[in-house]
Amino acid sequence: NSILSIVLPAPKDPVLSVIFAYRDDPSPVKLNLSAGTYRTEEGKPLVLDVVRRAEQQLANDLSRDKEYLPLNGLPEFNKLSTKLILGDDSPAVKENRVVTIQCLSGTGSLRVGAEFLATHNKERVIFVPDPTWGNHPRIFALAGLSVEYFRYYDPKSRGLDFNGMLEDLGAAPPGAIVVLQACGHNPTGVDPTFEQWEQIRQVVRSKSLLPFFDSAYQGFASGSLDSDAQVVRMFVADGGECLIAQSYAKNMGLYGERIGALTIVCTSEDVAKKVEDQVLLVVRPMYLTPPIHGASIVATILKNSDMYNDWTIELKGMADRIISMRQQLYEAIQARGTPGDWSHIIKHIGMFTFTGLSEEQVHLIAKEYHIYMTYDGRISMASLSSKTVPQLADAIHAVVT
Ligand SMILES: Cc1ncc(COP(=O)(O)O)c(CN[C@@](C)(CC(=O)O)C(=O)O)c1O
Repeated sequence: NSILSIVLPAPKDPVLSVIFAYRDDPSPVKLNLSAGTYRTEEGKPLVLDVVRRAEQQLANDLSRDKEYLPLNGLPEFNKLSTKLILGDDSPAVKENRVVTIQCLSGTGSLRVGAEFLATHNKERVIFVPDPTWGNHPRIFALAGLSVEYFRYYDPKSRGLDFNGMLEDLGAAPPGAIVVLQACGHNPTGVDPTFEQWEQIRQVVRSKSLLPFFDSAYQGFASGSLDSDAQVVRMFVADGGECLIAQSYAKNMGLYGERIGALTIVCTSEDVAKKVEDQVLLVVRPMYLTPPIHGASIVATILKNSDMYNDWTIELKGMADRIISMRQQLYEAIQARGTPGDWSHIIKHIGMFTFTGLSEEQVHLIAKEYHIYMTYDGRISMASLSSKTVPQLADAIHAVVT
């Protein structure tokens, strides 16, 4: 009998299982609000104009080859990525205590960081928000860390359970790792205020916890690269350690290029050197060296001030469109007199919003209205357009009335 017949069913991933259900729905009006990828007003994926120009420039440069990159990736890309997240005048960078390794987008950065921590961090417990991105628990568990949750989302207020969060972080053992989503929290769309982040920082530092930032949406949440990096910079400014996973999937639309970076801020240059050597011991047997194309696109754009400016304009355009979808959906729900307070839709930030719909309401909307969202009631605002907002508002009205 075949060996493969022992394959166990995969655990239900809230994002993937919906994508398959949507794919199998024959309805001509079906609407997929589950995948966290940007869509234009016409419902199409977007390749940024500045990315097309960068690729053209690269294709015309006949001096380029396809040799292996160094284990830590394209040096220019690493330097520019560090600057993008930490800012132009970061003391940590000036003191050479920052390590940046090009990784396979945000997921790869998280996994490489987790494998490094599983070997070297004395505390193997990693706290993640409740709820958090569906892939986080498995990334960290498979790396050998033990995953625990801290309270984050309050279903009643559809906002942050701030006291619960502070209490749980305050009770974490010294040296524990804490995953903090830098902006545009997935799946809830709920971010702490800057004042709340300052209190979170104080607890993290006073309890000697190790922050691991997941920065998958820099610039994509507020429309400003600097504003969406404020939280990370607030922690780095206090001289403490942290890890940061960066992704260019959303803010540069490079989903399929798998381009991101793991940055580790250490307490000294000497520690940074040792940390870099140990991280590269993770990389070499995992995928040897990272892919060259995505890194070359990013470096081409970040090192040229005109292209960088063009990028910030297109990036703000994407963020603004998502914010206007929030406004339009909120107004459409108000216009229908749908019962309940729906102001969270315009208070939330980033790609996603937790609608607050129950799992059975989500299933009902899929069955009756052919509108697909993840079972936790998350919708990707980027998947909406002015044309489809009424369809969603009608469906929400029907299932909550
Ligand atoms: C918070 C967070 N971190 C990291 C990643 C990883 O992205 P990357 O590896 O492409 O850089 C995602 C993507 N989450 C998506 C957009 C994709 C998915 O889960 O399939 C989502 O729909 O939630 C994310 O939402």
